[in-house]
Amino acid sequence: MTNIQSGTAGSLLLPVVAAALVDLDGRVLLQQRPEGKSLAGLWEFPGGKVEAGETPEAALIRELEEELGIAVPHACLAPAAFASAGLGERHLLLLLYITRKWSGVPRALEASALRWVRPADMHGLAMPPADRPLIGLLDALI
Ligand SMILES: Nc1nc2c([nH]c(=O)n2[C@H]2C[C@H](O)[C@@H](COP(=O)(O)OP(=O)(O)OP(=O)(O)O)O2)c(=O)[nH]1
Repeated sequence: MTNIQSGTAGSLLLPVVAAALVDLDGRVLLQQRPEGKSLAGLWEFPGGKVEAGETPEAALIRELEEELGIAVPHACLAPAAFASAGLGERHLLLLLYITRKWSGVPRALEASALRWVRPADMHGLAMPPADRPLIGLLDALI
């Protein structure tokens, strides 16, 4: 099986999956990247890199369990939008899913902090540059 990391694009592409967890009030969960990581202090959608041999959905389910301690069924992950942006010497391909159903209460197991934010209020937050085009798309979708 060929995956995006072993194709002709080689190691240029960095596939990352992330989730917009949406609550009943239409707010989305963001987490703050911790000190010591790249982009420290910025507010991001929970998620992370797709490992070799992993599907995007399996990677996202794993990341949400590791980062927030929640379980999200595969069927509750709806592909929503993507971002494509340079990231140092790599090129980030960020796949954003929307989910409205999960088990457990999200906790900041790896992030510095969590907060629930309406998409319209994300413009005022420090977020990774790649996330900026996703805000309007998300606003239109939820
Ligand atoms: N999770 C997430 N990552 C983002 C967002 N926007 C954005 O530019 N990124 C970038 C930051 C990182 O360069 C990359 C994700 O890598 P990461 O370091 O968080 O992934 P990971 O949890 O698998 O990390 P690690 O264990 O390998 O350190 O994608 C976003 O909204 N969510």
